Order: sequence, then C-alpha cells, then structure tokens
Amino acid sequence: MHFHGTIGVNQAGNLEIGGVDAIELANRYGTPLYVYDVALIRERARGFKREFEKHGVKAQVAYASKAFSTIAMTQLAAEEGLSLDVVSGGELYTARAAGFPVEKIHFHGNNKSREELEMAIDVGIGCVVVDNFHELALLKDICAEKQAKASILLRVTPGIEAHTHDYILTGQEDSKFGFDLQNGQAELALKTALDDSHFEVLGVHCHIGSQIFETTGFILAAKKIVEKLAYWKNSYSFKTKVLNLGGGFGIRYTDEDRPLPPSAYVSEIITEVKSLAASHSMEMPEIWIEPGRSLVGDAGITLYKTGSTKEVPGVRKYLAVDGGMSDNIRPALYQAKYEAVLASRPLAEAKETVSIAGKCCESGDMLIWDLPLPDSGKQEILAVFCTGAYGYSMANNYNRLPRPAVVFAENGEAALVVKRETYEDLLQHDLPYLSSVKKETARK
Ligand SMILES: Cc1ncc(COP(=O)(O)O)c(C=O)c1O
Ligand SMILES: N[C@@H](CCCC[NH3+])C(=O)O
Repeated sequence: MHFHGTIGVNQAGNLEIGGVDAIELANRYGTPLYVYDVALIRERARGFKREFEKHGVKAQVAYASKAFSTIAMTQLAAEEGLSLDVVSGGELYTARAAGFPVEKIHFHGNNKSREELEMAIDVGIGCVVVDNFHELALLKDICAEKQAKASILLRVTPGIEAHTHDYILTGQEDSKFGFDLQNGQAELALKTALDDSHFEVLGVHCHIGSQIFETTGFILAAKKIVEKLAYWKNSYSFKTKVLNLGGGFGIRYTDEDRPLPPSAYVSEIITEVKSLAASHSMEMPEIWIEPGRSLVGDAGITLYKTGSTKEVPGVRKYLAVDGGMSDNIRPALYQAKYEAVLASRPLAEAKETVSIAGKCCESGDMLIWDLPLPDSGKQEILAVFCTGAYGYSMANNYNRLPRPAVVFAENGEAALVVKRETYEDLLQHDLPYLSSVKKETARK
C-alpha cells in the first residue's frame, strides 16, 4: 500500500486527500466520486518542466488530455504552463472552452475528420501531428482552401516494442499509428510535406506506448529517429526544430509496479538526445513530451459505497460497490490492477480477502481481485487509488449508470469540477420513435 501525494490519514482516523476528509467528500457529493489531489498534479507538472530547465533544453511539456479532459483540468494545465495534446474535436473544444492558449495545443489522431482539421486550422492551432498520407492530403486541401499554413509534426513509428500491455503499445511496426520509419513511408511523407508551401514541418513525433517502466524504449526510439534526422539533414537540408518523444511514463498502481521517478525518464532522454545530436553534428532540437498518466494518474482516487456481498464457500467473497466498469473500465479492458482501502480506517489490519465487484451486468465487471481488507461493515466508503488517468475519461453509461462527479481537493478545500450525471441527463439525446398513439397501441 502506498499513499501518493497529499493522501494520508487525518485526526479522525479517516482517509484524507488534498487536506479534505474522504468520508466527508463522499457524504457531500455522493458516490462513486472521483477526487483529485491538485497539489500532486502541480508537483508532477513542475517536476517535468524543472528537469528540462535544469538541463538547459528548450522544451514543451504537453499534457495528454485524453487521460482526463475537463475544463478544470485544462485550466490547471494552463496555469502550470503546460502545452496540451488533444486527439479529437471534442478535446479541442474542451480546451477552447477552458480558454487554453491555442498556440500551445497539439492535435493528434489517426483519423482526424475534415471538420476536425478545419476546426484546428480555423482556431489557429499550435501544430497538427500528421499521422498518415490521407491526412497530409486532407490538410493540404483545407489549407489551400483557407489560404492557411499549418505547422506540423510527422508522427513516425520507429519499430520499438515497449514492454507493456499489447493494447497500449503504439510504436511497433504493425500499428495503426504513424509513418513507418524503416520502410520509407516517413521519408516520403517528409518529402511531400517539404515540397508543399502549405506546411511548415516543425519536426517529428513518436509515442511508443503507455505505462512503460524502462527508459530503453525511449532511448532506442530517440536513436533511430535522430539517425534518420541526420540523414534527412544531409539529403533534404531538413533541420528539425522539434523532437517529440510522446508520453508513456509508467506510474505505480500496485507493489508490482516499479516506475522511475517521472523526472528520471526525462533526464535520461535529454542526455541521450544531447549526445546523439552532438555525434551527428546536429543542432539540439527542442524536446517535447506528452505525459498523460504520469501527470494525473496517481493524483486521482475513486470513492465508492459498498453494498451487497456474496460468499462462494471455499472460493472467495465478493463485495460489490456502487460503480464499476462504467466509471473505470481499465480492469476489464487491460486486467489493470489497483489498491484500495476503507476510508474510515485506511491503516487497519486486514482481516479478510475480498474481491471488489462492480454493479454492471457483466461477470467481467470486477474492479479488484483478492483485496486484503479489515472486516467491512455496511455501506462503507471504499477508496480505490490511482484512478486519475483513463478512469473518468473512459467512463461510460453502460447499464444506464450516470457518470460520477469529479472533485478537486487542494489545501483543505474541495471544489466540484464535474457534476454527477442525472437520469435526466441520460435521456437528453433520446428521441421518441413511436407517437403517443402508437405507444398506446404498443402497450395493449
Ligand atoms: C500520442 C500519444 N501521446 C501521449 C499519450 C499519453 O500517454 P501516457 O498517458 O501513457 O503518458 C498517448 C497515450 O498513450 C498517446 O497515444
Ligand atoms: N487508455 C489506456 C492507455 C492508452 C493511452 C492512449 N494512447 C489506459 O487506460 O491505460
């Protein structure tokens, strides 16, 4: 068990986060409830930025907003001087609604629509990370029509197999993302873009995967890319301004996870790129990174209320909570593991082992298998740790469960930043099919 950031136990013996009692939060805002430790998000953001400053390297730390995209989070990212990675019109719209400086937004995605690209160009986006030839042609078309020029990065796949879950690998050759670096696609994309006055090619991007604990993959990717950049410098006089090495820095969900401190990833990357650039007589490019999970993952917890139990004699005890795969699909999707405590006695000795079940109509809707807990009473508040990344952002309305509320906690104050959905909200986009007369008939 590990308490991240400001998480601790208060004088009443209850779990607290951001200086606020977790049970009080559950009572005030209901459950399931996402709570973020704002100080920890700030600490992570500053840690990344400091590392670049320490090494005297020009950089952009872009928060990968897919991890948790809301107005409040985007505002926090802006306040901390981060840039922003968005992957859809929806995330871009959210960033705009939050007043995020548009020149610091980078637009990602393997299938951006014409409308999304038009929106990006219309608002004057900082850069578009072009993923494939189809997009290159589409963007050219849009720029020609609007007499605009787009700053772009080319996303390349360096052919790196990072050690992580298959579904969150992205830098390998057989991937839906990016231009292949080895087979000539990346070079052709570069030539095409350089030959076109509608583009300013800022540099290249790669992202090798997510929840990665070693630096080997990043270093290998940097090596392959810089070698190619050196070749492109000689062949096409292309001087890269930017080398974006994506996100993917792992965090500690359970004792099994052994991440490096976030700044250590950055420090090793910088050292490697500096030495590669020097050995290829290249100017040191700006280094951009795109952390998502490592900025917000361990800063988030989810509070649930416990409900029914079921004993399977000799096998296990199920303890169900009032949420599940609808608010956190990661265990079902990636067999992701989490730790949890009872908020009323987080340090109490474990007396039993229970498996935490969600309330959705799926056997696979399990949040935690074999969790040691003290004897739990009725309607306890269970706090699941490290749910800050890809939890709320992947939440859904399966079984018509309304999505939870989200609270930011900092310096003893709590602020509601996303309202809990209501049943009414669920019906907001439903339209009747049968007229009332037909409905009457249907009922008979
Ligand atoms: C292109 C890109 N950048 C950044 C990220 C953020 O990754 P992470 O949350 O692991 O830092 C992702 C997600 O894996 C991604 O696909
Ligand atoms: N959504 C994933 C990671 C994929 C990140 C996006 N490229 C997770 O929950 O771990």
